[in-house]
Parts: sequence; structure tokens; C-alpha cells
Amino acid sequence: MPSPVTVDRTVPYFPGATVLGYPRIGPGRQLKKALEAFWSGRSEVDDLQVSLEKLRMETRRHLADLGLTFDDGAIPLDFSPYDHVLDAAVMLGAVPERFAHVVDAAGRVGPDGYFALARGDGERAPLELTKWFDSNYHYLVPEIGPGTPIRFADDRLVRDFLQAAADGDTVRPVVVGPLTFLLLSKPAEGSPKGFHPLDRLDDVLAAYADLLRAFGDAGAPWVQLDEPALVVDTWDVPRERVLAALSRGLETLAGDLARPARPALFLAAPYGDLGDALPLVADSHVEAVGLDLVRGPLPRPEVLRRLAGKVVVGGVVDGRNVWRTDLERALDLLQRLSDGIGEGARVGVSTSCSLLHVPHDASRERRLGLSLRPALAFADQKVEEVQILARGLALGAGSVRAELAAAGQARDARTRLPGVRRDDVAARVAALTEPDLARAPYEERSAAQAATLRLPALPTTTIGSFPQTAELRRARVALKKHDLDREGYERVVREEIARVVRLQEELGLDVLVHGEPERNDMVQFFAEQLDGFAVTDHGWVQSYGSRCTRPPILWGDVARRAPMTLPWTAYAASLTDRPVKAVVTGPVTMLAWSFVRDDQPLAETAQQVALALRDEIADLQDAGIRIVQVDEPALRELLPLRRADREEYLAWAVRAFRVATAVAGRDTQVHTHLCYSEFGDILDAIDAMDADVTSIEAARSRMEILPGLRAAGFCRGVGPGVYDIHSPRVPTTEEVAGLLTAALAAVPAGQLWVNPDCGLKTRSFEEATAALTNLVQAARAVRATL
Ligand code: MET
Ligand SMILES: [Zn+2]
Repeated sequence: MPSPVTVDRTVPYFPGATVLGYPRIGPGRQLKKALEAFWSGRSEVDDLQVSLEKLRMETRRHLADLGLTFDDGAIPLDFSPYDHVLDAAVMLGAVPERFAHVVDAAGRVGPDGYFALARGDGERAPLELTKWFDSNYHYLVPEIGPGTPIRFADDRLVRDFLQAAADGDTVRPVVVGPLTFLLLSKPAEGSPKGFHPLDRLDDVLAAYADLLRAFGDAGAPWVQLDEPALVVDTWDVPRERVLAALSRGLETLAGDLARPARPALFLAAPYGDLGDALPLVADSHVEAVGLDLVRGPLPRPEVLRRLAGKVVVGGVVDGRNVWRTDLERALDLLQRLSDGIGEGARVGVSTSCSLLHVPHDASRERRLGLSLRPALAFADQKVEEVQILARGLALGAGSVRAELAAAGQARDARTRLPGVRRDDVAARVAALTEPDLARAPYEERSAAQAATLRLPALPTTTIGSFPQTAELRRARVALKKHDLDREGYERVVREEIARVVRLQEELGLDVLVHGEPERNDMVQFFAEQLDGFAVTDHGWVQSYGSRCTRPPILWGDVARRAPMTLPWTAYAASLTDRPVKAVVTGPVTMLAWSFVRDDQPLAETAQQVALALRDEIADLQDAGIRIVQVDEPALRELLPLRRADREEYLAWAVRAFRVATAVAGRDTQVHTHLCYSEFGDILDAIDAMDADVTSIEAARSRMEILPGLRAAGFCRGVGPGVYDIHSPRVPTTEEVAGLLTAALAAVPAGQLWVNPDCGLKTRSFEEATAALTNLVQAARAVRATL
């Protein structure tokens, strides 16, 4: 007779050392290569599946080689072919109505449907792309309405788990938790007023319960539910509602559904402090909780004691930065965590968040030389650090004395590198006064600029970059390999600038750009030319889907050596009578998209970068350039997740922008460009930046931003993006005209600019030309109706 199943409230073994997630792109960017081969038709769907499985397998093996145990769930299964939030939506079958056809009768979504959701399919717009918490990773925003299907539909993750198990690896599946899923979603089009995706909580919980049962059947010892949404207190619903939803989720998934019907649950809360959510988790039946102890404090003693029955996983190794951990401090923190929990405490060691945000392996960075490299820890080094700490915690600090000492020495050596502190830079920052930050009143500027620039109503422009041709990429590689000399390379760049200027004249754009062909990347290009920055050879991190960036490392005081973009912009200007807009990357974005020194406040570092840019803008102006755009796409990204921290951040961010731009005279038009974020809650800061023109993402969200801008009293130029450059779709003239008409309902014609959402570098010339043709035509058509 089968014995009746009894509820199992014991806590199973949890590995001493783990990481919350690992880079998914592959050390050789295998993911990117496999995806792009498939999308371009160079490979078949079977090839893609084989490549992805190979990548998953190699990642598991690699983590096991680095020392993570392979049979107890220490190795996370956090792979995604494109994005983990999209995966959760697909798992739930929760696709928007326009994509209903991509879900088959069994509830699964095939590769074509999956990528159509991510990238559009020529007719249907993809899901909106936006920043994941305060990082430069982008996720796809699920669209949830009252009628959106929600059930446990697609079991890909379970199949991936079984595939690993068949190879002998018992991994720990990582899933976006139900609350985070719903809080990151937006209401589907046509949802009634007042509807919030959280209204679908019970349906989502039921689906997650089925998922957990499936993992139970598959034999998973642990499942990690990521609930970073809990560390944010700025959602569009009151905190009480978030906490009530959490209680309900914990009850349903951890209490009502008990082991052995489900695996043990590890609730992880990266990117900050759980705050008042932690007691609820403590009193629930989840078996393990992960705390971000890099960003968050050690919980108060009375809360810690309530965690006694659980495994508490201390995230003490920073998953967001590349500096070696102060192991001594981290071990001490873990010890205090353990002591605070009390007798029988079970403490695991982990990273503060997934290592998704850092590159694979610092030991490959040969060029960084002997000075900086020992101070760095990329993902693989962090995997080693969590193990050292776990050993130290289990066996005492004495057992890892040598490792602690080596880490300490490396950190000390870094602070003594020449260039870390420079008196000349410190003196310039200290000498800044209020007049250095102020420009003439906007009315004066706008009159002066109108007289100088003589632009038509609804002026058309682009955001800066044009598609990067294969020839250009080849030339850059050849330059690096010394197959092409500097002069030869610059010739190629100049030819490209000339071509792009001609193209823009032919298209009839009003404000031209030089096209940024000299830039490998908008941050790296400047970082390479600034003192205080180092660049990596292999330090790729995923930005979204197949897109990767290589963040520079800001390690010392920042200063400009020589003009950076001036020669290129001036060359473009020499080829045309139309105004040419110079484009530089702003201070906040330089910081956000680099790994930044952790030995002084960001505000201080930002001013140093701003002063370097100020020098560049002064030079551009002296050379006769009358429009300068300072890109700050990351302005919103660094916005703290807790309301209480926001004001301070926005103050220094705005200040840095003004330090960089206030050198512009009244007839020099300052633009800024912001993209891929919700800007609704920083409109005042955008206003305070005092740019003459602000171009802003809007195409995917259909101009949602504009009424808010108007309400905030924004009276300067604004260019809501009318062409979504992150999709291969070419918008029609009618579509663009429709968006412009919509924009005119919220913005006076005299303020409105016409431009794409962002730069064109990810598109082909063919797509960009077609889209810009339509954009110019639409602008002319709407202009004629004014
Ligand atoms: C992510 S914002 C990009 C701005 C840059 N000027 C470009 O056009 O590519
Ligand atoms: Zn942009």
C-alpha cells in the first residue's frame, strides 16, 4: 500500500556556496553568434537548439570545474535564449492578443514565435523593452490584461532541467517570481481603467504552483524564485498591496503547496534591502532566503532570529561590480549574520545578485597589465570568492588566511596606483561654482538659436549613430591587429562620414550628424581617450537578447587628454551647409555603463567626467559647431530603487549634466537624448537639466510620455522618438504621421522635433534609409497642416 504523503517541513541540504546566476552570453559570445546565425537564416532551428544546449552544458561543466557542486543545486539553471522575463511570460502562455497565434494547442511557443515576441515580426510590434531594475540589462515587458491567458503552459525550463539531469547535473532552476513578474508587467492594451496586472495574482500563483509541481516531479531539489521587485518601494501600487500579495504568494506556493509535492524554495531578493518584506518571508514556509548584503544592511537582530528555521543565503560578493571582494569584511559579515540568527544557523554564501551583469573572466584581460588586473574579479573570480568565504565560514577564518590576505593586498595595491588620485583633477572639481553651472535664460537662448540655425517647424534629425558597415568593422579589426595603420583607418572613417552626410542631405534631414563611425561604442570610445578609464578585450556583458556591451573600468581620476570627437564632427560640418549636431556621451551614462571605482562617491566621479566633457564642448563650440547633444540614456537607469534615495541622486546627476553643458553660449543649442526607460517619475530632473532640446524614447510606448512632460511644465524642445530602432520593422509614413499628430495633441508645434527613438547603429542601411525616408515625408506632411 502506498503510504500517504505527509508534509515535509524539514529544510533539505543547501550548498554552502552558490551564485544567484551566471552570464548567459558565453565566454566566446556563443549565444550572440547562435542567435544571429538563426535570425539571418544562416542556420536552421535545429542548429540553434543544439548550440543553445551546448552552451548550457558547457556552462554547467565550467561552473563545476570552478568548484561549485554539481549534484545538489549549487549550479543555477538561469539560461534564457533571449530574456528571462519573456521566458516567464511564455511559461505562463501570457502573450498579448496580437501574438495569440504563436502559442500552439499544447500551450508551447516555438522559436519563431518566441523571437517574434522579442523582436516583432514585420507586422506586429514586439513587447516593449526596458531596463531591469537599476541595471543596463533590458527585459521585455509582459502585457497582462483581464483576459490574458495565464496557466502553466510551456515547460521549457523543466525540460532544460531534465536534460541537465540526464547528463548527471542536478541544477537549481531560476525563475522570475510571481510578484516580480506582475509588477514588471504593464496592462495589456484595452484593459479597463484601474486594472493592474496584480489583479491577476491568483491566476499567476496557480500557474506557478503547477510549475513547482512539475519541478517536484522532475526531481529538482531547489527552485530559486527571484523577487527583486520586493526591494523596490516605488511601484505604482501601495507598499501594503505588494506586501499583501507577497503574503498570499508565500501562503499559496510555500504553505498550501508543501514538499514533497514541490522542490524546496529559495526566495532571492537581489538589488537591495527587503525591508518590511523580510519578516513576512521569515514567517513563511520557504526553505531559504537570499539577502543582498552588498546593497542592503544586515537585518535587525529580532528579524534575524526569526530566520532561524531557514537557510539564509548571504549575498556578500557584489554581482554588480568587478572589484575583488574585501574577503575579510565579507567573512565578518557572514559571521555576524550567522551569530544573529543564533544556534543552528544555516548560512549559505552567494553573490548579491546574478552575475549576469559582469563579464566572464578577468584572467583573460592580458592587456590590463599587472597593475589593475589583480584588483579585478569578474564572474569566474567571484565564483571562487563565494567558495573561499564558504570555507572560511565553515572552518574558521584561519582556514582561508592566505586567501584573505591576498585579497586585501590586491585591494590596497589598487588604491596606490599612480593616477588614482590627481591633485589637478581634485582642484578643478573643488573650484566649480554656481555660475559655472548656469546658462542664459531659455527665452534668450531660444531666440538666439532660432536666428542662427533657421530651422523649419518640426525639424527632423537623428540621434547620432548611423549603421556600422561591415567595411568599417573590418577596418577597426585590422587597425587593432596592426594590419591597417592609423591613417588608413581614419581614411575609411572619413569616407563613411562623407557618405552619411550625403545620405542625410538626400533624405532631406534638417539637422545632420556625422554618424559616429569612429565609435565602437558610445561609452568605450570616450573611455579609451580619457585618463582614469581602462578598457577590456573580452569583458562582454549582455544588454538584451544578442546585444552585448563591453563596459570600461573607471579606476582613477578622470581627465581629458585631447579633443575626442571634435575632428570628426568638424569634418562632417565642412562637407555641408546644414547644421551638424555634435554628439557626446554624458557623465551619468559614462558612469552607468562602466564599472566604477568604489572608493569615492559617484557624485564626485561624475563631476570629473563632466569637466572632461565640458572641455570637449568648449572646443566644439570654438570650432563653430552650434548644436551639441549630450546623451544621457542611462539617467533613469541609476535612479535608486528606494524613494528616499532619489533626490540625492537626481541632484548630482543634474549637476553633472550642467557642469558639462553650461559652457555652451546662448546660440549653441544643447540637446540631450534619453531612451529606453520610463521617464515619468523624473520629469522634474529632465526639466532641471535645462537642455534646449530633449529627445526621448516614445515609439514603443506610443507617446505615453508627452502628457506628463506637458503637465510638468516642460517648455523647451522635445523630440519623442517616432521610429523604434530596436525593431527591424520599418514604420510607414502614415504611422509616423500618426505619432506626430498624437504628439501635437500634447506639445505645441514650436517645441516638437522629429527623430527616431535612438541611434541607428543596430540597423542596416537599407532599413534606416527606408525608415528615415518615411520619417522625413511624415514630418513634411504634418508640417503642411500646421
Ligand atoms: C543608447 S543612446 C545612443 C545614442 C547615440 N548617440 C547613438 O545614436 O547611437
Ligand atoms: Zn538612445
